[in-house]
Amino acid sequence: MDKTIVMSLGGSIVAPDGVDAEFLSIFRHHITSFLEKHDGVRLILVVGGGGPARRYQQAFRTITGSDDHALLDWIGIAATRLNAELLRALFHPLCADPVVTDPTAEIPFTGRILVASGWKPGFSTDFDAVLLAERFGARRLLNLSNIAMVYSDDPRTNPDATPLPRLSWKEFRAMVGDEWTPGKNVPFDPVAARKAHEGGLSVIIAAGKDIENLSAILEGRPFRGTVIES
Ligand SMILES: Nc1ncnc2c1ncn2[C@@H]1O[C@H](COP(=O)(O)OP(=O)(O)OP(=O)(O)O)[C@@H](O)[C@H]1O
Ligand SMILES: O=c1ccn([C@@H]2O[C@H](COP(=O)(O)O)[C@@H](O)[C@H]2O)c(=O)[nH]1
Repeated sequence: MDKTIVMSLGGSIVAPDGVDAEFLSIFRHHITSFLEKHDGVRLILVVGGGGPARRYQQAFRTITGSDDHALLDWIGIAATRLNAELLRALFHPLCADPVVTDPTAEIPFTGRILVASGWKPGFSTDFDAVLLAERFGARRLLNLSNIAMVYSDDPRTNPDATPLPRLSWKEFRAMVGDEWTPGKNVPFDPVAARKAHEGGLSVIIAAGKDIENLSAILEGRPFRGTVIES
């Protein structure tokens, strides 16, 4: 079992619209008992912005007619910070350190859980999760979102899209491209994908709300999801 588990927790499951308190309550219970059973395992949770990030970004676009990426990204980052503070408080006292807002800075990790938010413009929290995985020596990253797998196309707009259980980074990056746009909805952000590819990281994309499946991933049993690796 990995000693440090890094999870990119999609804002789409934490705060799809308002906060999903029911999911967070189940997630908190599950993660707490997992850590109780597995001494020495630490968890890094990097949380996204979800519905509020998109809504505030859209309000800025509507009011100003501007598509200023840096301004839009800072709005999104503020939403990730609010979600991160909620998670940090929910996991108190297991999470003893402040929310990580810069994954390249000095990072104290004295508890069992570390919570991170967005950092700076140019990418999503997926990228911050890749930086933290590299920083803490994790060879794989678990990306929990509102989709069970990566599909051949966006399943929300194409009902004929087929699930893809395994992808190389080359194949995945051909699907999502290289360009970042604030609030982009993709299974894993293109800038993060490039960094993960370069670093030889393996990423599992799975449904965050399927707690049984999450247990299977954490405990090394067969699971439903997409594995992306070199
Ligand atoms: N090929 C694809 N396979 C699966 N999902 C896709 C694909 N292309 C686009 N998507 C979309 O990506 C969405 C997941 O990304 P989204 O950014 O909404 O989630 P998140 O990372 O969990 O949330 P947040 O970005 O708020 O942290 C899915 O709901 C789906 O509509
Ligand atoms: O390091 C970061 C992290 C996030 N952003 C911006 O915030 C939103 C919401 O984050 P998600 O991970 O997509 O939920 C994102 O779309 C970016 O606009 C950022 O700029 N830098």
